Amino acid sequence: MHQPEQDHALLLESRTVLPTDHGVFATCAYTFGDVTHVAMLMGEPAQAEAPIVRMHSECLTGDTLGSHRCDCGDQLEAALQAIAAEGTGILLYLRGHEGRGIGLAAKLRAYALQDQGMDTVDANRALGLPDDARDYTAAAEMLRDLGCSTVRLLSSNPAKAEALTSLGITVADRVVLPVVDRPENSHYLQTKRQRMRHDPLAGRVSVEEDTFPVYRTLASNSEVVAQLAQSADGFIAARGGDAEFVSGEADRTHLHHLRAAVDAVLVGATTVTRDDPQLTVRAVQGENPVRVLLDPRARIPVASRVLQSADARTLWLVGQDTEVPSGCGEHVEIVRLPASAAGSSAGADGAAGTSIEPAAVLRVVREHISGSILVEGGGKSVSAFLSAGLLDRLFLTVAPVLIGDGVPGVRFEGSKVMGEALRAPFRRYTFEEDVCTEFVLSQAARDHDAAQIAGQSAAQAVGHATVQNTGQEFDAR
Ligand SMILES: Nc1nc2c(ncn2[C@@H]2O[C@H](COP(=O)(O)OP(=O)(O)OP(=O)(O)O)[C@@H](O)[C@H]2O)c(=O)[nH]1
Ligand SMILES: [Zn+2]
Repeated sequence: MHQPEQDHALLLESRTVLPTDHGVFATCAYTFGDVTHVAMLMGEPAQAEAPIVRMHSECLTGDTLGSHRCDCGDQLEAALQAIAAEGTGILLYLRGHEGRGIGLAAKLRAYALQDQGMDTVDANRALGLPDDARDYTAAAEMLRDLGCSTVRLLSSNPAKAEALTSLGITVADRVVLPVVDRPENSHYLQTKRQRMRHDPLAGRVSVEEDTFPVYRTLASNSEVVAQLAQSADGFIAARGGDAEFVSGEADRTHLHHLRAAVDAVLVGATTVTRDDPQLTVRAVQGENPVRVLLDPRARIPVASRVLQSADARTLWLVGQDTEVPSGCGEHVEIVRLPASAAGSSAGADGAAGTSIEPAAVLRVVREHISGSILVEGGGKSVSAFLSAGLLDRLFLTVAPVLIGDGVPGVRFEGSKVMGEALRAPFRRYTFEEDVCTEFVLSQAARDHDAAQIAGQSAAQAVGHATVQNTGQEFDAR
């Protein structure tokens, strides 16, 4: 399939420029055989040792019509952004690659079969067509013509790198663009990962632990995010309250990364009372966030670590008229919640029967804290902020354990029908045995992600590594 087609010669038709949302690209039209392709260049890729190159397969539905059935449109955007951020690179827009080379009509027929339940591979086969019929000869010829015989390829498909290599182009590295799975394309992307050797998402897609993009995004913006680790059946602790541990060490390291990235962590009184957490950063490098304890009835025992150890500034959010016991450390600031903050039973965790409007809590916290805030637990507090629509992101880890009954994780008044269930773009991280889903809930968070991708070099945006443990022993809480 990838044998050079000797009977075709590459013809440079024209050189011009395209001003785009991502800057001005020098643009060449090349004809190879009877197909005309486009090369968009920024900087002087021929001078670079291994410029970043995106070989983008034409996709009318995804690139032009904005369909979310595939990730092509998002990949195209992310690639142009990465090239613009690096200042040097090439995007080859490969025509004739529509539908992995089977053409538009056949792809749409394959879509119709997928509507009936087939996956993307079986649909092609049912039509008597190959899984992937793309030929990269023209792409290799264009790269040679542009003086780039060594490249860093922007793709999550190893077959593309192998094809280029077999055509005499050196692929110094293959880097994966941090494109978010969408509910509409997650099954398609999952199939590509399982059946077409595409890289698994996120957990493996990110780079060094300290450059994991979302941590930088949180550190440089002002978001309200939540994290929770629950069992596969949705509990954060056993019936007696024992929570050590639901998720594994890698997930707990991720939690410490989150703490290091944000300015404040907020927890409900029940969690503090039950677990006696420290809420500090210990598994990774980083500063301790401000601790915010949501405790309208001042039930947290004064002997709690958060009220005794001065590792971090601590705000103790108590009710307007609640009596506060003496004996806590000098690092603790008592902050009164307005009487109007008392909410319905759907509110955030105070104590059984006491609840607080999350929005009112947030207003009070914002008087003291700028920057990102992590709602770290428990299930009631996270659920209350989620259902109040106050979260920009939710990191929900599911551990392969069944507790049967216990302290509930995410619970909120749901929808009657699946069509109204809460869906959002998401990323998935594999933390050893656990799977974490990051729901990117707000438009602000999506804008921050886009700015993050645009603002960092492609080399940082991409790569292959897990969020790793530092190797130190640590007490996770
Ligand atoms: N036959 C078929 N083609 C599809 C389908 N969905 C998207 N495509 C086409 O797939 C091509 C893109 O290939 P992908 O497998 O999505 O991605 P890739 O280019 O191999 O890998 P990346 O470089 O990581 O984007 C485009 O030409 C799309 O038109 C589908 O369900 N069936
Ligand atoms: Zn597509």
